[in-house]
Amino acid sequence: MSRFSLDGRVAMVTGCNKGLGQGIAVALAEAGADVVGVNRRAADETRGRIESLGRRYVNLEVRLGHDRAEEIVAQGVESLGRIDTLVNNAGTIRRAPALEFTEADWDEVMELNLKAAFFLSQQVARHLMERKAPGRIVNIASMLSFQGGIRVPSYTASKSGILGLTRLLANEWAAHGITVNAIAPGYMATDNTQALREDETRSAEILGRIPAGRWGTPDDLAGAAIFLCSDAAGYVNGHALAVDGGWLAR
Ligand SMILES: NC(=O)c1ccc[n+]([C@@H]2O[C@H](COP(=O)([O-])OP(=O)(O)OC[C@H]3O[C@@H](n4cnc5c(N)ncnc54)[C@H](O)[C@@H]3O)[C@@H](O)[C@H]2O)c1
Ligand SMILES: O=C(O)C(=O)C[C@H](O)[C@H](O)CO
Repeated sequence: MSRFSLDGRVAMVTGCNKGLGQGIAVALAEAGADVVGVNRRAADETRGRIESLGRRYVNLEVRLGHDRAEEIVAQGVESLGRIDTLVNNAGTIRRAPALEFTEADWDEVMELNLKAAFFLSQQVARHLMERKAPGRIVNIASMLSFQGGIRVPSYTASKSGILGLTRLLANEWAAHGITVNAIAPGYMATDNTQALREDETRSAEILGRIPAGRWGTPDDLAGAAIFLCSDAAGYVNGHALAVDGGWLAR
C-alpha cells in the first residue's frame, strides 16, 4: 500500500462546496478517503466529483459555529461510522481599514476562522481518543499567518491565531497519535480573493510578487493535503506547509 494512501479513512472537510475546500475534499477522495462535508448549503458539485471517484460523500448542511461542534462531529460519525481526519478550511474575510473596522466584522471572522476550528478540533480529538485511533487535523492558514497584510485586521488575527493553535494542539495531542498541521496557501483565485483580483492596482502588486507568476488554484493544494493527511507525514507535527508559488521566499 502506498504511504500516501487514504484508503479506508473518513475525512471531515469544512466549507468544501467550492474553492480551496472543494479542491482538498476531492484530493483526499482521490487518495482513497470518504468525505463528510460541512457546508451551509448543498454541495452537489463536490458530491458529484467525489462519487465519480467511487468514494462516499455525506453533506452536513449546517451553520458552522463553535456552539455546533459537538453536534457536527456526532452527525459525521453517525453518517460514515468514524472520522479520522479533520480539515478546518471554512473561512471568511472582511475588508476595511483598522480605524474603521467594526466589532461585527471582528466577531464574524474570529468565530468561523478560529473559534469554530478550535472547538471542532476538540470534538474530533475526543472522538479519536475514545477510539484510541491515530488522526490528522489540518488547519487552513494563510500568508497572513506570517505577514500583516492590509485592511483585513480580523482575518490577519485569525490566521496568525490558527497557526499558534496548530502548534499548541500538536504539542498536546502528539502522544495520542494525532498530528495537527497547517497549510498556508498563497494568493489563490477563489471567491475569497475576488475583491483583490478586481482591484487592478492591488492585483498587479500581488501578481508581480508571486515568483510562480500566477495566482494559485484549488488543485495546487492537492499534494500538500494528501501528504499531511497520510501515513507519510506521521512525524510531521505543528508544521505550516506554505503552498504559495514562492511568495514567502521573496
Ligand atoms: N483564496 C486565497 O487566496 C486563500 C489564501 C489563504 C487561505 N485561504 C483560506 O482558505 C479557506 C477557503 O477559502 P477559499 O479561498 O476557498 O474561499 P471561498 O470563499 O471560495 O470558500 C470559503 C468556504 O468557507 C465557507 N464559509 C464561508 N463563510 C462561512 C460561514 N459563515 N459559515 C460556514 N461556512 C462558511 C464557504 O461556504 C466556502 O465553502 C479559508 O479559510 C480562507 O481563509 C484562502
Ligand atoms: O491579503 C489579502 O488581502 C488577502 O485577501 C489574503 C488572502 O486571502 C490569502 O489569505 C493570502 O494567503
